[in-house]
Parts: sequence; C-alpha cells; structure tokens
Amino acid sequence: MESWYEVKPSLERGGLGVFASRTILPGTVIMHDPAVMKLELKNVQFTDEEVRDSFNLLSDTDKIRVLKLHEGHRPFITRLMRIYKANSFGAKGFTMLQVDISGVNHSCVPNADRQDDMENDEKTDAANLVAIRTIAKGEEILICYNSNFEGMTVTQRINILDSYYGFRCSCPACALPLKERILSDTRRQLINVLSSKCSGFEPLGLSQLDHLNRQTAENPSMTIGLPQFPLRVALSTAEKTAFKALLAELMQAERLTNVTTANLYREAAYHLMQQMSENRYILVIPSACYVTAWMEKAVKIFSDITGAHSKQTKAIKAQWSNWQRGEQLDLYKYLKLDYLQALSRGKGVGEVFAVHIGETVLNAEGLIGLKIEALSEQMCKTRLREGKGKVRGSIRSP
Ligand SMILES: C[S@@+](CC[C@H](N)C(=O)[O-])C[C@H]1O[C@@H](n2cnc3c(N)ncnc32)[C@H](O)[C@@H]1O
Repeated sequence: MESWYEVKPSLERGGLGVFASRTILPGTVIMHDPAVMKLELKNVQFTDEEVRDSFNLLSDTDKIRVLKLHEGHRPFITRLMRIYKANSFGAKGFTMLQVDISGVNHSCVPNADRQDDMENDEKTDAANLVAIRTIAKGEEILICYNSNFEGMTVTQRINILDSYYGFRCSCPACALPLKERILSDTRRQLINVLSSKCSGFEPLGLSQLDHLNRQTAENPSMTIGLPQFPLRVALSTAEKTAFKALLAELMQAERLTNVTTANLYREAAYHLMQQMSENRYILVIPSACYVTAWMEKAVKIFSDITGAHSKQTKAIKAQWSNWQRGEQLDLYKYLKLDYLQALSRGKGVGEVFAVHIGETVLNAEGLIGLKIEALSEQMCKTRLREGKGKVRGSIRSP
C-alpha cells in the first residue's frame, strides 16, 4: 500500500519533517513503529553505559538508523545519550525510541498523536502515529512532545521546548497576540486544575516551569518529572459533572478537541443522569437538555475524528440511544415543551422548569398515559425538598 507520508526538509521549522503524501483522514494509523531501544527508569535517570549496552544489541541497519537521528543540544557527554534524549518518548517507568516517529516535529495544537500500540489490550513496545484531524496532502504531520502541555501556559511550554529540545515553537497557540494569549493561558491553567482533579489527582505544581532555562533544566529536581498527589477529598457526582463538562468546553476552545474531549462530554452526561435518577419522578428540563447536548457533542466529535461509520462512532451512538430509553430521557424526547408551556401559563405556573411524573392514567378515549404536572423552578425546589421526586422501590441505573 502507498505510504501516507514522506520525510523531507521542513522549511517552516528547519531540519527534517514528516509530510502527508496524500489526504489523511482522522483515525488513520499513519505509521506503526516498533521500538528499537527501550530503557527502564530504575533510578530516575539511566546511565551512558545502559544506553550504550542497549545500542550494542541492535542490528547494523538499526545502528545506522539511530546514528542518523537529530542529536539535540543538551550537555551530555556521549553522542548516543544526546541522540537518545532528543528522540525518545517516556512511557510509565520506561523510555523508548521509535526511529520513524521520532522524525515528527512538534506543535502545541497537533494534527496527529503518538499512541502506545495495544494488541489484544496488551501494550507492545511499538507506537502508532495516528491522525487526530484531517491532514491535507503536503501538510506537515505534527505531534505534541509533552502530554502535560494541554495544561501549561505559553511561557511554560516555551521554556520546556527551549530547554530540552532547543527550539522556539511557532504554532498557532504559541504565536497568539497578547490579549488572546492571556485568555488562552487562563484556559490552560484551568485545564491543568480540572484534568488533574478529573483523573483523581491534585493539580500539578507548574510554577517552577515559569523560570526554567537551559542552565536549570538539567538539575535533578527538574528532570524527575512533576510529582502527582492523589486528591485529598474525592469528587462528588455534581463536581464530576461540572468539571468534566467544563474541561471539555475548554479543550474545544483551545482547539485541542480529541477523543478524550468526546469521552469527557459522555462522562459528564452520565454523571448528570446519575443525579437525575435520584429524583426519578421529577424531570428537570435543563438537566435533560444538557445530557442531550453533551451526548450530541460526543457523537459529533467521535464522528469527526474517527469517521461517521467507525466502530467508536457506532458504539457511542448505540450507547446514546440505549440511554435515551431510560425513563426520564424517554419522556423528555416526547415532551412537547411548547404545549406544556402554553398550558402551564394558563394555570399561572409561568416558565416550565421541570415536570412531575405521576402515575399512569386512562384518558377520555380510554388510552393509557402518564399524568404529567408542569412545575416552575420554585415549585420544583419545594417538591425536591419534600422528597416528592424520590424513587420508590428499586432504581434502574442509567
Ligand atoms: C525528534 S526531532 C524531530 C526531527 C527533526 N526535525 C530532524 O530534523 O530530525 C526533534 C527536534 O526537531 C526540531 N523541531 C521539532 N519541532 C520543531 C518545531 N515546531 N519548530 C522548530 N524545530 C522543531 C528541534 O530541533 C527538536 O529538537
């Protein structure tokens, strides 16, 4: 099969870069690249001897491939260590060198992602280069070199890229005019707080990166990575809902939309449904609106990124229609809100905020229907306080 890419000089970034040789759709595996070297991070850092011993195990062809790689500027004594540091990627307790993927340049708003290869759910030592949006023929393929960049300000990203990779990033997120940059920095700081909390950790302390430079970069305190501490207090379901929805919105505003963003919307919708199911007999309309809007966003992102007919898009659509069969959402789907609004205005309810779902009744034609009562926000609060929406008997999870 014709290759998806070609390696050639990158006029915009200097050195070599990897370019799309034809249009690449989101989700495409552009490269599958087995690791040629893998080092365990036993004592935080590995030694020159460990790098050399690992290199000596390579075939002659692979040795030549490694020695051709970019050497970087960092002050290590041996050339092998400089090459390894400039081109390897960290993966929990290990670092690995995948020669072809290491030729891909960086952007803080990438169009591709380097992902660990999973075969039958088992992590292999290979990595895949996967398109995360449509990449036009001739466009440079770019990945983000640091998995924490989403939550870092422009200064923090610039300091890391200069200190460890020796270049100044000119991507759209780093080249923003001052006013927009301040806004973007604020969003990124919020992303750091929310993404840490949503993964069960206190936010990463990033302030030391504001003063990082090439001199301080090699201090052991800088190279051990940022420590993460588990959350002191676990998040409530309401916090999970709000944090995940806000995080997804911030990722979208920063043009970082990816499959994780879609999953955040899906999880926010799920947590909100969990809260709704605590008062199964009261349907709060804004809650149903949010669940619907978030699930529609999740479906759209999966469809945009992985394709309208991909396995992932089909799975999330199936999940959404399954959830819509849950009692409250099912009712929301069929509620004629305009009709309810007109009816309730006549009765002095004003804006319909919620409906109280009563028992099944027979109507004039003898047909079975649900007795639905429109509630204003105030009435809804009173009913909830009185526990009138509470589940009687067993509860079906969303
Ligand atoms: C892993 S190598 C990538 C391939 C490299 N361009 C080459 O010619 O082999 C990393 C180095 O590429 C360069 N680089 C990567 N992304 C860049 C960018 N956005 N702008 C300028 N230089 C970049 C830097 O010199 C960096 O240290």
